[in-house]
Amino acid sequence: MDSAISTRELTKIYKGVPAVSQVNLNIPQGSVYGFLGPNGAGKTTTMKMILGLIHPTSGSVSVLGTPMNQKNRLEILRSVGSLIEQPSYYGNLTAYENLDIVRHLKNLPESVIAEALHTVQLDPQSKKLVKHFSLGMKQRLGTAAALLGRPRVLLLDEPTNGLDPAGIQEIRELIRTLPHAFGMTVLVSSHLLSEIDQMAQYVGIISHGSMKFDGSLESLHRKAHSWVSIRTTDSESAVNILKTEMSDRDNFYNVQADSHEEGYFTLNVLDDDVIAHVTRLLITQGIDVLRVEEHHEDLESIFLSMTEDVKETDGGVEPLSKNMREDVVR
Ligand SMILES: Nc1ncnc2c1ncn2[C@@H]1O[C@H](COP(=O)(O)OP(=O)(O)OP(=O)(O)O)[C@@H](O)[C@H]1O
Repeated sequence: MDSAISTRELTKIYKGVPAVSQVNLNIPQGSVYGFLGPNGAGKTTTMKMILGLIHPTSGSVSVLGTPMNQKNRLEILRSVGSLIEQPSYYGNLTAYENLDIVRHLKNLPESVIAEALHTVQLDPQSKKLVKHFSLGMKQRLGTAAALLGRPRVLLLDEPTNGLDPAGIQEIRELIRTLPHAFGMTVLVSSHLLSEIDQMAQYVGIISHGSMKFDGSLESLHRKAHSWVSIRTTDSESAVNILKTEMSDRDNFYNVQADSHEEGYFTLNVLDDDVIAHVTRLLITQGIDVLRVEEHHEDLESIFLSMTEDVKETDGGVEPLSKNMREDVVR
């Protein structure tokens, strides 16, 4: 699939400190791409470079297949709508009047205002002064401004920031419908994986300015680690028996006493035939199997392990991101 936005080795260094470091993004056309990272990870800086609002220290940006430069920047950005950081507005003007200013700047016909207001469901409040708007309404007005004239590409920087649960749900629903309704590609940043999980097909995870993952949401889900924990009448003997009997597969299934729950041991397998084999082995050796519990790592843990610098393990503290990085680039 062609990329709506791609970046190559995009880098921004502030006073010798990299805010964004060699970021390669590939955002497929017609998709919602969730750009995830903790506070200060480099999301806004990357989006500003894509919009040409700040100069990259090095690297390049292509939008809809065209490499962007100083000369063609404004022309390319006609196809791009954006909401970066807090939306700016004139409090003493109505929602309609605010959008009228933006559409003039974008040289668009007046008809685009009604459509944008309708899309974000602000039409009933179109004549209200913006200074009387709630935060959620202001955020929707900012989104409407970004949507004016149906740009082919939309960049939204944490659009649900500060909204209540109902407002979050509305914006999320809106974003999800944009590719189908208007053929748009949406790059949306967030620091919440659960939020991105509900609206994006692709995900980029950035931490300390570097990409830790770039791929489909499905492939991120596939990374989730699964295992079973088994409670028996004698977990120590159970582990010894399995380590002997299954010695050739021991490393693969990683049989070990559960460090969190006494009486349990864990193995990294979910296959029915292996579980059946394990329980048979133990019962024939006089150890009763009391419980078999299935576990799946949730996405939030994967995100945390990718964005944390180090992870506590049984064997001490080990760097994690290096392993994850091998899976990064599509
Ligand atoms: N103009 C600037 N001068 C110096 N450092 C900056 C500047 N802008 C951003 N930074 C630094 O670059 C890093 C990335 O910031 P950025 O705003 O891109 O992160 P972010 O992922 O968008 O975070 P947040 O979720 O908090 O908005 C931070 O360490 C920030 O302090």
